[in-house]
Amino acid sequence: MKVTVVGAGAVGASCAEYIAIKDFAAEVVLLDIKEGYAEGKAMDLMQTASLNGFDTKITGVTGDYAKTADSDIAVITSGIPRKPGMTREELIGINAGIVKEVSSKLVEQSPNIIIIVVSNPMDTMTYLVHQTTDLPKNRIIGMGGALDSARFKYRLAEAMEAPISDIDGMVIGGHSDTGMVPLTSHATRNSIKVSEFLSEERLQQVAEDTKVGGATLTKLLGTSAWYAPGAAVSGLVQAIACDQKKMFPCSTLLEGEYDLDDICIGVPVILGRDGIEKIVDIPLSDAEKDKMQESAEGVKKTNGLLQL
Ligand SMILES: NC(=O)c1ccc[n+]([C@@H]2O[C@H](COP(=O)([O-])OP(=O)(O)OC[C@H]3O[C@@H](n4cnc5c(N)ncnc54)[C@H](O)[C@@H]3O)[C@@H](O)[C@H]2O)c1
Repeated sequence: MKVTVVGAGAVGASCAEYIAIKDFAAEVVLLDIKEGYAEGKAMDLMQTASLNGFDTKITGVTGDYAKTADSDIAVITSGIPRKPGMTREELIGINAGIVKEVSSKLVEQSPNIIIIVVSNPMDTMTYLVHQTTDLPKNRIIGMGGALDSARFKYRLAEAMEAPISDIDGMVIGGHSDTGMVPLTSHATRNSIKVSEFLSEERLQQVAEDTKVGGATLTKLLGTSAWYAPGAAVSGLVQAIACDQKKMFPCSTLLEGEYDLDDICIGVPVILGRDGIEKIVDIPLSDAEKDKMQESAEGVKKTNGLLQL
């Protein structure tokens, strides 16, 4: 299994590190445009191999796509992150050009690749990869919901003073401060609905804190977060590489599912060796359906800014 990670910045390097530590991939290629940067990150990571006990071989390259040839999976993290006070949507001007160029070059070298899009605004960038490449829809996956769900579980555990391992929950919808739809009605603590433990008001607070989870960290860090994003991506890569058939909320092209069409947005999917092997239709309350439609309107508005 060969995995390419484009962008050796905060998220790309964290993602490569988690993939290596989990030790399921033979090879990770880190690619960046900054001269020597990916090579440096790769060497530093390889010097953790004996300490962390992994055999994954990580190499770094500057802009040399030939070295990515025959990759099974690529993760696109190249592009600028937001600064405090910015929305993800404001990144579109610069990131669209980067994602377009990177996805074409990846497919040239690896025509059967599975692409995981991380660069923001992620749902729109995922849609752009569909417009740019001829890859089938199951091979283009946007990562946002897996991270947002981890943040949701963190906030639920905090509110209930419970260990995170007790909590299950999912966030669907657009990967934006206003577009996320945390499924509070489905979230559980050891199969008991969280509404049994938390007031409606506290649950709403959890949902709001989840939606601005990225912005909260950006304010604290001065740039967007990387540990949880990297871990979330590595979870998707592992599910595909190891054919785990795990369910994650991912941004995928919808063609009628959830009453939505011609849009990439987060819904639960099954991930296995073929990428997105199934879109899972889950029952939503009327309020959740309305929020999903509203979220989709926001994503479509951002898609409208693409100069295709
Ligand atoms: N989807 C998510 O859940 C999620 C979470 C966190 C961050 N992000 C997004 O991921 C992206 C990366 O964030 P980061 O914090 O790692 O940023 P960063 O600035 O640390 O790293 C980005 C890297 O991309 C490289 N790059 C730029 N143009 C390139 C090109 N054409 N080819 C190859 N490499 C190129 C830069 O040199 C840099 O090293 C941002 O757009 C951010 O908003 C998404």
